[in-house]
Amino acid sequence: MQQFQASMLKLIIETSTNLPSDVRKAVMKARLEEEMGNRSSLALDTIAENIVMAQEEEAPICQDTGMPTFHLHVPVGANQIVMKKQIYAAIEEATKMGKLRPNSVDSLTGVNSGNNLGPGTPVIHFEQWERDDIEVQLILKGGGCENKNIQYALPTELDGLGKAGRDLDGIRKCILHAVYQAQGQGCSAGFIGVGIGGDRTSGYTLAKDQLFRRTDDVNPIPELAKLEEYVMETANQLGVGTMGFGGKVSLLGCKIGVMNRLPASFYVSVAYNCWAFRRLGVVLDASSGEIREWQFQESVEAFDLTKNAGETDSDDTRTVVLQAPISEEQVRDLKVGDVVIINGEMHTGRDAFHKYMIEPEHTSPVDLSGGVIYHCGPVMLKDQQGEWHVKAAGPTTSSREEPYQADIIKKFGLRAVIGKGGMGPKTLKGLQEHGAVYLNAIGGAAQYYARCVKKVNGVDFLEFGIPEAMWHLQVEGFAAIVTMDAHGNSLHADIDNQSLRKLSDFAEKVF
Ligand SMILES: O=C(O)C[C@H](O)C(=O)O
Ligand code: SF4
Repeated sequence: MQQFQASMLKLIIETSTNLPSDVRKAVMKARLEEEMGNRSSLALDTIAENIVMAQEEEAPICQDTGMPTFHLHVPVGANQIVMKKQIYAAIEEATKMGKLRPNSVDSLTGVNSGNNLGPGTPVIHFEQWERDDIEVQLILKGGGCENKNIQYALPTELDGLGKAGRDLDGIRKCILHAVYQAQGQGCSAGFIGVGIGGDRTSGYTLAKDQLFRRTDDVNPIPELAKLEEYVMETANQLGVGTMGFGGKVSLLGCKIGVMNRLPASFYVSVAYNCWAFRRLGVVLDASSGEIREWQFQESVEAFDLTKNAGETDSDDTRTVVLQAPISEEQVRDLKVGDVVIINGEMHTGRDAFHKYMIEPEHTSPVDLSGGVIYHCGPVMLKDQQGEWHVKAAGPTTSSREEPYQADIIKKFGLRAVIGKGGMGPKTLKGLQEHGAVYLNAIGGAAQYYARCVKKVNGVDFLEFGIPEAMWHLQVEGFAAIVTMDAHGNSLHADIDNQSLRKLSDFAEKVF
């Protein structure tokens, strides 16, 4: 097994940087179906460009390289202890190379282990089989879409859909509700794996196992095949759209599995995966550990990046170029729907930053008045001269900062907050009161945005770990859409309301 570790490194790098062919096909199909030139369609163009860039540069598709989860099938007698150690070594190496972000954080102290190793990281499942080769499948599922997983205990009452009973129709309602509640926060359009039955743990495991199915397979259980088809058709009428911008495509795949349950429990568990659905597999020679075959990676036609090029939204889309720091007047002039191009310096700040800064005695190491805060935890590498470089830098889910954001805007005089998925009423009120805007960047487009960073001007709070540190980034041509303005308008609230109304159209019994 001399080659095993090297094969695992290849698998990790390929999974982080090269999207599987069935996922690419689903994104391509979405581009064809979405209305030309609307916001979702433009976001899909950026996503397609990002997928191509990541592959060409062998760089992470998204900066959140997720929880590495390995599923191994091994012949009887294979040494699992050695394999585990070699997977750990490959994970550490891939992290050093900037193919994985250091993503393993001590839950009590908040300390990042720095190498993606620690209690519970990575996740490795072994199973024996009768074959004499080894199969390793890997999924890198990010934290933002993981937060949108949801588990229902039937019977229950659901927003828009009413009572969901202990039957196939109740299951149907839960799945539609799962897509609705994710909105754009898990970087829609997503893929869902559904587990019916089991207990709370095995139900979620079954849901996640469905994500290893090919998106174009047909469920062997006829009722579930029908349900999968129904969900694909119906969920795409909810109007959530790419990144929650509204549109025709809200779901790219739905796979459902079933297992027995206890008489008292009836769970429907839904694992939500963003469009950056990174999962690949390899079949290895059991004596050498060499790769014999790749899974989920047939050749597919290349993305046509010229499609829609130059198209804009309807006539009233404005593009506004802003140089940071930004004035209150410039910000108050912006409206939901405007495209903003930012030049100048922005500062990353996410969970640890907001929690720290909210304390009255804590001040910012740099002047933030008129400033731009970017909810982003990048992948960074230091070169031999000690200079930092951005390897991937897309937005993170902003709603986690909802308890802090308005106060942070006020405290530091911020004028713009960039993130994804939108924020709530407290922030919306804060934008209005203090004169600031919320800008939505395209989630997962980590290469696209990394390209806009011309220089890393510095870093503070590196002790928070690489993703949580405050990076000072010099950007050029950083594009984002105003989705919450200083006049009380929120595209996110509008799309949520509209999709909830649409959801209620599907309350009638179907199965
Ligand atoms: O942690 C991140 O960088 C992003 C996260 O996956 C998210 O979707 O919020
Ligand atoms: S930022 Fe979006 S694309 Fe990236 S892992 Fe999170 S949910 Fe997925």
